[in-house]
Amino acid sequence: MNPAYVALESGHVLEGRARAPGTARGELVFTTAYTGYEESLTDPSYEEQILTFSYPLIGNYGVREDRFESDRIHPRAVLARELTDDVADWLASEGVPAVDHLDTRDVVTDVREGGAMKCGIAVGEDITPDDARAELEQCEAMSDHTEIGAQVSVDEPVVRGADNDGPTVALVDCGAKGSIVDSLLARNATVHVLPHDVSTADVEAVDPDVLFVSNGPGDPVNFEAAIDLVQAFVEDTPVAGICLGQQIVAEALGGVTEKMTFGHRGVNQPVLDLESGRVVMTTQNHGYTVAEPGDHLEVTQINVNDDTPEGLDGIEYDVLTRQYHPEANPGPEDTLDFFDDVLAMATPRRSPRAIPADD
Ligand SMILES: NC(=O)CC[C@H](N)C(=O)O
Repeated sequence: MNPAYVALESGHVLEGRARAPGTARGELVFTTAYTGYEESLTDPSYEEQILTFSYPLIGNYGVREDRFESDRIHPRAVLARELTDDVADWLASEGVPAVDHLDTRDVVTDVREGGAMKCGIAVGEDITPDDARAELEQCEAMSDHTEIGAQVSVDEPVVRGADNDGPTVALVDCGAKGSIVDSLLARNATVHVLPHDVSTADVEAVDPDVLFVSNGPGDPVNFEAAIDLVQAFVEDTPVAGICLGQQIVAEALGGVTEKMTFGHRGVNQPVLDLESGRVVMTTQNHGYTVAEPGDHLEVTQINVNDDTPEGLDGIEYDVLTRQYHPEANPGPEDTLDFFDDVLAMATPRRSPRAIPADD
């Protein structure tokens, strides 16, 4: 059996079982999700990260392409207590190193105490702990990945559901999960999937009923073109966003985002809707959060565990965003109606003011 080492920024070096060979570096994060490993591994939001599964057995129902959220695996490497052969073979086939037989409780404790941290990993014949340390030394901070949008976005516009007769959505693809597109198509929308740095003129040519900013990896402030786009359209066009999309919309409208200690990643994050008092269970995968919504956005939903903003509404503009993943996949489907609410913005929400009768 080949050796496998994981070097953490905390100074710890762990030894585990080699499950897929290679070397890698990235930001170490963990998810508590107990299902949905195919969806998580193909979620572009995990680009440049090393994903630890805290649930102890990953891969027990195989690997099926129809559950993928994109066309490749995005985390740079995977850590687990136990990976089945199905998952290990899939990771190996895509060149993504993997280590299991780790005490993932130690890994999670390190990340909870030290925050999402840099990590190096080395798996293969003749490797030593120093190979993992060498990877760690070369690891960049997440905010330094300024071109991360280009790594995950479409290069050219793609039109989906061209024959649908519902609203036209311009989806700014900052690393969109397939289920976001599917959720819009299922509601009869035509979706123009556009590059993360699409120009204002190219969006104007689409003449969208809704501008929708997707989820995606990295630091929202590195998505300058998408921030500019929201500013250019928000006065005349309804704007929606999911996860990174919420953060980009906030940055565009005078809000501020910040990095969390270790973020929220899992499928049972409780969210309180402040108006209805209702709590829903949500799927989450983020390391940044909106710290200040600014003067144009109102916080309408919060995380029950730490009060961070989970939903924003425009005060004077038609804006609706979520920090969690209403499209589920994986996780609970309690919040799919977000997509109905977004598309409802395509038709004027406010009924015209009643004209007083002449007397
Ligand atoms: N799922 C996402 O869109 C993640 C958003 C952002 N990259 C974060 O970590 O906060």
